[in-house]
Amino acid sequence: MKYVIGIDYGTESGRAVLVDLEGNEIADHVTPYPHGVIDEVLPESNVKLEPDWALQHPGDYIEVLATAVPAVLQKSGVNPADVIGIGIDFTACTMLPVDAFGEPLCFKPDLKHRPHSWVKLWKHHAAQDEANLINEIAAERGETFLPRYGGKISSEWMIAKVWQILNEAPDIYEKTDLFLEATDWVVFKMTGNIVRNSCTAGYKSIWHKQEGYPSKEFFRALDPRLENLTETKLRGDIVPLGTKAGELTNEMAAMMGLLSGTAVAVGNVDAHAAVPGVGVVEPGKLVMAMGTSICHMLLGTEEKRVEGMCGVVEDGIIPGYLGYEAGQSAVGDIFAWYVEQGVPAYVKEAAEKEGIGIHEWLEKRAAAYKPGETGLLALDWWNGNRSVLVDTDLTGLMVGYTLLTKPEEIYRALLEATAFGTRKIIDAFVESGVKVEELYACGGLPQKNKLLMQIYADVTNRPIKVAASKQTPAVGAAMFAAVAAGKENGGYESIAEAAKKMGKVRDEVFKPIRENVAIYEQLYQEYVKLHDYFGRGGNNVMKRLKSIKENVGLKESVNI
Ligand SMILES: Nc1ncnc2c1ncn2[C@@H]1O[C@H](COP(=O)(O)OP(=O)(O)O)[C@@H](O)[C@H]1O
Ligand SMILES: O=C(CO)[C@H](O)[C@H](O)COP(=O)(O)O
Repeated sequence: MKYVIGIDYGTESGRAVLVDLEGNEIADHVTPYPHGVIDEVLPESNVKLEPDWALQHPGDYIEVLATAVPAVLQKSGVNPADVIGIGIDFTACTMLPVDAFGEPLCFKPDLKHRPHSWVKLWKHHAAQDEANLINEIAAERGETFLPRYGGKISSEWMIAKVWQILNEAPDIYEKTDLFLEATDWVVFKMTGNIVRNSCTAGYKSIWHKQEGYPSKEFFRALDPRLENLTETKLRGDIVPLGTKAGELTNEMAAMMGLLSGTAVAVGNVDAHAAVPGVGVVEPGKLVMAMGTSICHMLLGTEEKRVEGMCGVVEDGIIPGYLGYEAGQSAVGDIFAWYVEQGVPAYVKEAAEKEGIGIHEWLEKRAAAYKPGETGLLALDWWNGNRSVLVDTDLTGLMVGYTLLTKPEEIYRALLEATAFGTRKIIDAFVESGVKVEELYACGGLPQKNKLLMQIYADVTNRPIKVAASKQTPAVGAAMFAAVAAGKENGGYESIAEAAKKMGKVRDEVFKPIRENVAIYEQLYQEYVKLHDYFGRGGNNVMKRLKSIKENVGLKESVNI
């Protein structure tokens, strides 16, 4: 028997699975990141961060390799010699500046108190000014790449983040030898090879299989100092998913408890790895990676223009297809916010008394309501809007409160708001000619909240299949590891073959309930009105409030 290991680097933790080549999970292990998401102060130096910042500690990623891999080996009792490959997937664009030896700049004693030397997590939203300018200039110049990204480049992505570093900490920019996606950096740590993967390059760094990066003229128009960015600090080979990046070095193999020489696949993105993870290798099946955020992944046969999509990349998910990505930048995070910041003490006490979590308590009570019965309607923009508006300056909203409104009603309205956000994305695909017939859900949320899944089925009026694994992206990453290992070593020829053999969904399907669908259709039309009014310039109150807040002096002097 041969095995592969996949590691999913999420927002809060790294999750490893050891699977056999039939996709059976033999062992898994979750390693929380010791430093978590760094969004208030830097470790050690305690330097305060500005609003909208979100950083990570690169050492935490290595900690996952050192902890989770030995743990799955030990739990499974599998002989390391039978592990033929390892693959990882990551949140993205999660990027970091490294020196000529590939060492993160934040590891340097003289730079560790500088926020810009750290890993910028995908949800670092402080490069919005740069993103706005990128969009303005690209639109003025009629850049052909813009429609491939739904008309807007996000502040979450590589170029905006790099430009923010250049603007706010030019010396850090100068000291950077390469800006790397964290997924490519971890692969480099495992193999000693710097190999960029086509998925993050395509979706997050405006790279195109035929056209490459945007032109020097475009970068010069942004800022003359960026003119040579792609051939200097973004240089390096960009290779397709499933390619073998190299083999585990002696040092890393010893640390991870594997054999040196074990095949390592090039890096991947979490949501993208989840697609083969649920066995999807054809168009019409929208895969939702549902966790703190949602990524919506879809395959197509033609390059269509879809409003606000995150991107369409040839071979970006499964070779041979156009891979579409859209997303919502907060979903579970909104529910977490409410549970942590919004529920009254009596809810916490009641949940504790019943011996269940607050989410579960709220879900149980919220499930007793019919659609429309709460009288509430919310916009799901607690962390901005990723698709279809692509605007991180938008904020949350709820209408319909009365003196009788209960916490479980608010919770239900928040679940519904995120479902409406997904419906808006599906509508955008369908209206642009990209078909969406059924939904596949993976990630933490489908395992945790059945009410949420039923609401999604009702709001979208489509059946939802749920991944068999709790760690679907990790299983997908393991499939790419099997491809990187190659058939000759017991792996697979292609990801399609691996997905066919290893991808699994549960028997349970969430089917739309006709009466609910009808009421949600009405509520969705109201959602669309609010969405367009607050999101398309009818009333820019959210932006005005944000700017008043900034001007009022929350911005204490920080050491960037
Ligand atoms: N019972 C629940 N219902 C809804 N959301 C939940 C529940 N339990 C946890 N969550 C949310 O799930 C999110 C974590 O999702 P998960 O997929 O495990 O992680 P990640 O997004 O980091 O991959 C958190 O935002 C948390 O608030
Ligand atoms: O933008 C992404 C993928 O393209 C991020 O990786 C994603 O939104 C973060 O995922 P999660 O909420 O599951 O940690």
